[in-house]
Amino acid sequence: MDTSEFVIGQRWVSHSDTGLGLGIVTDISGRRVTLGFPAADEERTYAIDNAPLSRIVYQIGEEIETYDGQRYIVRAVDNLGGVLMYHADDGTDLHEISEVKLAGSVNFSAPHQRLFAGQFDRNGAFRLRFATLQHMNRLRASAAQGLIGARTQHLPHQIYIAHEVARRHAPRVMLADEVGLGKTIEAGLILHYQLHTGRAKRALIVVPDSLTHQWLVEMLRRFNLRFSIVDQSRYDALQDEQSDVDALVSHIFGGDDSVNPFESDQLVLCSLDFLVNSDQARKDALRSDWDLMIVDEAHHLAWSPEHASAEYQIVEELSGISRGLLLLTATPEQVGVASHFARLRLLDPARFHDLETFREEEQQYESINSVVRRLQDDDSEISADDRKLLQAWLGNELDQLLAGYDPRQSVIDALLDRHGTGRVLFRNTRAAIQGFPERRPTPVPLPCPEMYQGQAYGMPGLTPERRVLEEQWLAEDPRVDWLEKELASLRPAKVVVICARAETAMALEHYLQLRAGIRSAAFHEHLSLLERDRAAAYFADTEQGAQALICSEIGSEGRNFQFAHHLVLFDLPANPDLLEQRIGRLDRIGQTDTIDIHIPYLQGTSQEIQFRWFHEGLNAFTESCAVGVAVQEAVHSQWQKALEGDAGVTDELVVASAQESQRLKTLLQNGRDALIELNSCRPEVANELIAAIEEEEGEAQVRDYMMEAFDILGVEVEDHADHSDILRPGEQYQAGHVAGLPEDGITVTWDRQNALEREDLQFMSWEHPMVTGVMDSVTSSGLGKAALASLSVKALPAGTLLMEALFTVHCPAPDALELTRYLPVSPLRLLVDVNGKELSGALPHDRLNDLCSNIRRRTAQAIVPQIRPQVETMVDHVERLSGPHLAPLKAQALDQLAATFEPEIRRLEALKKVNPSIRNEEIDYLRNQFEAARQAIGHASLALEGIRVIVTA
Ligand SMILES: Nc1ncnc2c1ncn2[C@@H]1O[C@H](COP(=O)(O)OP(=O)(O)OP(=O)(O)O)[C@@H](O)[C@H]1O
Repeated sequence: MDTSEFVIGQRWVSHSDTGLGLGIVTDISGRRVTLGFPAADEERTYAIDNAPLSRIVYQIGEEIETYDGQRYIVRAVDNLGGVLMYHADDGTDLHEISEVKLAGSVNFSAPHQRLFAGQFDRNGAFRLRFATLQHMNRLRASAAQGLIGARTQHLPHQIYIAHEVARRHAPRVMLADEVGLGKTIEAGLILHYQLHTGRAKRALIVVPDSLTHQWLVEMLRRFNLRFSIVDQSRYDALQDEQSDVDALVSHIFGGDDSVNPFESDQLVLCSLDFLVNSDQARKDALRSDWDLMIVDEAHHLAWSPEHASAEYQIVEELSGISRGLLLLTATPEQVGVASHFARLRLLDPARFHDLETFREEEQQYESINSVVRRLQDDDSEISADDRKLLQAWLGNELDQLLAGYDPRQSVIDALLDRHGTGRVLFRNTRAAIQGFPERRPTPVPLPCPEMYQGQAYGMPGLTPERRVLEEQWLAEDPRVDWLEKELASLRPAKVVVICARAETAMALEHYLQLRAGIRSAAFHEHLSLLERDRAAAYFADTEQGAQALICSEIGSEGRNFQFAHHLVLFDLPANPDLLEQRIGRLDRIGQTDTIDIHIPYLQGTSQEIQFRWFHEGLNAFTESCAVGVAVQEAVHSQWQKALEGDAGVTDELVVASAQESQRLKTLLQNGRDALIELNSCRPEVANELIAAIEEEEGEAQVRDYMMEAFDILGVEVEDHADHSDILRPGEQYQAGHVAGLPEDGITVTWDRQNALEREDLQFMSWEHPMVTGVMDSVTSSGLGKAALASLSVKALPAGTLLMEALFTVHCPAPDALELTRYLPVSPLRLLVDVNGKELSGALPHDRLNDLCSNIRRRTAQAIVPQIRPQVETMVDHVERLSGPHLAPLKAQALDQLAATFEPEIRRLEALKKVNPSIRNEEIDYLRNQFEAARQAIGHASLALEGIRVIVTA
């Protein structure tokens, strides 16, 4: 570098430290030059011979900014004794702007500007950039997107639901799989997908008290989602933090400046009980913004036309401000059909608007199902009779559907949605999934002790110990003695004991522990969350843990105890769905053994009658019985009489219940259940999805990509064992690009099976936060945006220049339009020479990578100014050549947009005919969104994302 090149007042950038911004030469003395960097408020002195500096010369047409923030476009440039004078316009007038006046910050976003400013990288960084764009594009287009990252087994029914629901804009559905089939996992998959694709940012999970910790842990270990719990202790801590002065200020000046704990994190977990009991929490939750709310055990939300429970009301209010809503319950009709309807209405008020209509619709499910079956099974013309029926149900819409893409499936979907069980209800059953272990009930009839005479029948007879002194029933109730002996004989097998009341559970546990010396733990609603988790952990411990866990009904709901195979029902609940919830603690995914259900009951009491009714009337111990509540409603008075001890009625009750159960099952199988099943899992689609996920997971691919990234970003990798590595920050570690890497490193696995077996290993998939973080950071930073390389091939004379250019689609639009769903990240690749000859086919990227080598930095710095005119010519060539590629991409995006919006608009128009509460504004809103998205796509352009300039040697 020649001393004469430097003149005071010139602007240069440091390519070894780009963060300094645009420097200004302030002193030249001897072989040293000093620059001031106003943006960083620093001064640096360099040896002129090897200063890592590049001269900044803006070209005609480029934008410049002065120190006072004014922007201009360069129209001409004069060199006045080495210092540049820009002739630039501000849109109206031409101004003379000396480079001395330019702003101190500089951001070279265009790749060639970076190259000219000396901000270029080595080959590897360009390769990484291209690979990142390619992977992002492939993953976004993949059916597996959003479903790859979970540490779960691929179960078809879950994957199908997750994929079906998560793709929806602001999904609102009820996940009603039978107990233990993985609704939490389905909800987690949906949430993960929505967060991963940017469709949701803020989520609230509302659960019963007892499940808070379980959800916290499941979200973290399975989905890498870190929730924060908002509870009373969080409020107390906040209050302690708030200084007395703050309190005084808000007291004097009024206003609500208090911190809202629901807003201090994006992912919040809260118990329903807390929201119901704390006014402040309720207000704060409602003051926040939610993209997705998940409510577990949603059967607690009771509603009737006369009365809405507090739980229902709060969820109703929250559901009004949350865009998406997932309601989870295995027993949707547990507190009646009206409540079930009201919950469906929360999800989809356009479809479910009137309880009576809802009940009437149920009558036609059977005929809808038979038409659907014929549409599915028979490829021939739709018969005249069926067409008539379809016309009656779908009106004018039928012709539109039949004229569209995949007409039969569209008609089926429309039918299910408009007149069937709706597209908001998903339910998988054990029968449909299969492969679950057997349930083996063992009745244990015991004599009724004297002390219970007088309260042996009716509801009191189900829990007669309630009215007797604890000391006495513990001593005289034969179920206690039997339990003690049974536990001893089953030892060391783990046993879950469930009874209706917390008091019974506490007394039993105390007795077993202290008097019988059986290692046990109690689990009920009066324990704090911490105590409950401790009890569950003590029970789960295989070496030193408890043999028996004595649970109350409410306390154990939703918990996972599938590692145990013995269940003791110390008493029986009145409601068949509660029985199913109890058995569901063990009968869950992950259960490997036959489940032994021990049922001690007192003879000659309502317990015996309830046992017979469940067993012989409903067969509810051996199989999951979805019709139990409906049968109970049908035989209610008979059931009550029997329970009251009317001996003559019991046999009749059992027979009538078995018949009604059979009748309802057949009816539902042909009608409602069949329709729900159609909506809930299409095995062929699920299997295709799983195949796509497994292909995408190809372990080597994500590992290969990350190894290349780690190499460039300074992360050290140590081979650990099969499929796992230890990652540590190395000497060149670039923390800005790799988030979440602790100083002492982490151990990771790239294999799902390994991740399922070893929870201590991080599961590195394409959707792990470290992987997505690296990808985002590479594309949003300048890394690899410009590179210089040398190439040696015989076919090309030395000194030939080539440019490899990458373009992506650029489409500025509000996030709410979610345009990334329709537009690819492309990377369009072009390779040109100075004459504009396109060579990308002749020299593919991989081939070029093999042939290219790095140029030493000093040499590269010297080459760049010399080849600048040719590089600019090649930029013109690639921009011209990229032009024609845009139109087909836009056309494809517009087609996809129409395929999304048009059916939605048509659906609302069809529903409006039967539901007067749908407002025109709702339909107009969709139309406006559609139009805004169309316009934005119309303005999309191709942006130059990266260049590699290749000099042949
Ligand atoms: N795909 C899966 N891979 C691994 N484990 C799973 C998977 N799906 C479910 N499980 C496990 O099976 C058990 C039951 O799942 P989950 O708690 O989600 O069921 P649920 O339907 O919500 O149950 P409930 O009706 O009791 O609320 C849990 O221990 C869960 O971790």
